[in-house]
Amino acid sequence: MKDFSKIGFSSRSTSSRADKRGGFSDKTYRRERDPRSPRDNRSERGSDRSSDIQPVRLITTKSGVSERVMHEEQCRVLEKCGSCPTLDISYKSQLMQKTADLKSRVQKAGSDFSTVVIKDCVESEDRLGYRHNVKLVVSERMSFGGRSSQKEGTKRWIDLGFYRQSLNEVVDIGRCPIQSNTMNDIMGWLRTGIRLHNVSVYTLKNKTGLLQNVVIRTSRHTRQAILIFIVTKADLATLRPLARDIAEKYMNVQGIYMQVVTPGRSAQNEDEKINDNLTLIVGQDLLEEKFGNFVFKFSAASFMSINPIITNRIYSRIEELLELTGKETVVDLYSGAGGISLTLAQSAREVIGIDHSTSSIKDALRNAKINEVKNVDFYEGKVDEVLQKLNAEKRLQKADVVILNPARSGCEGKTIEHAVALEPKTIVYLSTFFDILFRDLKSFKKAGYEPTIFEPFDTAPGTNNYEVLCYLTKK
Ligand SMILES: C[S@@+](CC[C@H](N)C(=O)[O-])C[C@H]1O[C@@H](n2cnc3c(N)ncnc32)[C@H](O)[C@@H]1O
Repeated sequence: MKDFSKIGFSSRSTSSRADKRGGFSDKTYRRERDPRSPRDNRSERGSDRSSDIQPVRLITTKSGVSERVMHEEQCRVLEKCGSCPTLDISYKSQLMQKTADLKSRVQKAGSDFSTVVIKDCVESEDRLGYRHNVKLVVSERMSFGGRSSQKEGTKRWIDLGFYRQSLNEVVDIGRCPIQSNTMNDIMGWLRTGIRLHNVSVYTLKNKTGLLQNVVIRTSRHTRQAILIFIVTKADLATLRPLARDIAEKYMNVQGIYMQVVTPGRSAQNEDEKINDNLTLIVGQDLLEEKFGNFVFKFSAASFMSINPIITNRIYSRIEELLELTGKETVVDLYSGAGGISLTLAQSAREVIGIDHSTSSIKDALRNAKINEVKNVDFYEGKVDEVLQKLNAEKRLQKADVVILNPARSGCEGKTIEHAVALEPKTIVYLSTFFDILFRDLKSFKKAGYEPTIFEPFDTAPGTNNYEVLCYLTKK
């Protein structure tokens, strides 16, 4: 048994409010994991989702029972947070809305896409508890007096959530129903830990302080977690005791990192190479996830999708659409840790992946090795530069299929030109950034590639976000 009394968090420090917001109390916080308890048994089986929570009620309107399904029991800040505008409508309606949204965007994008077949939005098997990757804003509040704090006087509360511009405040998301249970548990512990270890918080008001954001990445398959403290300066003396406490109490936390960014500036932008300035505070790198039959290991700095179950579905759908025969050369641009590359390598002759992130390429090579996939090669660098180099070196002059899954800024430089020069028969473009997607697809169309199918995938139930898989063929 761990002796929690010797660790920095004391029983005095938790409160009924923390209980409501963070979902832990003295009891749960101090409790050793009991493999016999039903909740823990569920964890042992790897269930890390809240999807088993049933909608609590239907609203009866004058015109009959409406299909609004209230999740207020599960989310106390639904309106205030504003991140999940459709969480309280039926899932069927959410999917219909996303399909309609794509149709309207395609129509607005112009006549280039008038012949495209738009499929219905593919559902996510996990409707709640699907988010496994989040960047939270850290904030603080003081409460003075009042019934609960009469004895203690002033009390400092830590909020973990999202900044809401209309309120000019950070809304604490409590136990968020769309997040994995692992993530919610860790957040509860973080709120208390930050307070007890007196870690100062950088806020828009005070413009001083250390901690700005916390990134939490969790695995659906293993429930492992990696945390990144985004801070204004490299103050390991302050962060190490907090990190040690969290890692000691939450066995699933694999590693905790520090990333220094300019105060007030956003970090962890997927367009940026973030691997150069991550410092490991405690633990080790690598989170294990599963896609189909493959085991994937992700390090803290490589790209990881937020919803692993729908990601797996997207990979399978790409494989299905391509109908590979085992003779093809496939080029996977913006390949991340190799999810698409490894999936397609099963039925292609060879796959070449390119990504500019050192960590992603390292992970992709490791993932190929772990899964004994031998017909893949990964190259590190900017896509347009690497394509040009591989062509000049005669390593890659023709390809049968090109896959593109770029970050927010889409295809940069001469990427489209180089991709077209490979003369692929088929191009698959996957994106959530619609303006840039349509911009790039118009360039492909000019170069002779006709978009034929758009298929939306519900990557984020309850929100307005979804991803589109676009299938293009040579005219
Ligand atoms: C949406 S993720 C791709 C994820 C990947 N296809 C998967 O399934 O996991 C975008 C990737 O593009 C990479 N990236 C962004 N800009 C790049 C560039 N100019 N050249 C190469 N890679 C880039 C990022 O490092 C990131 O891994």
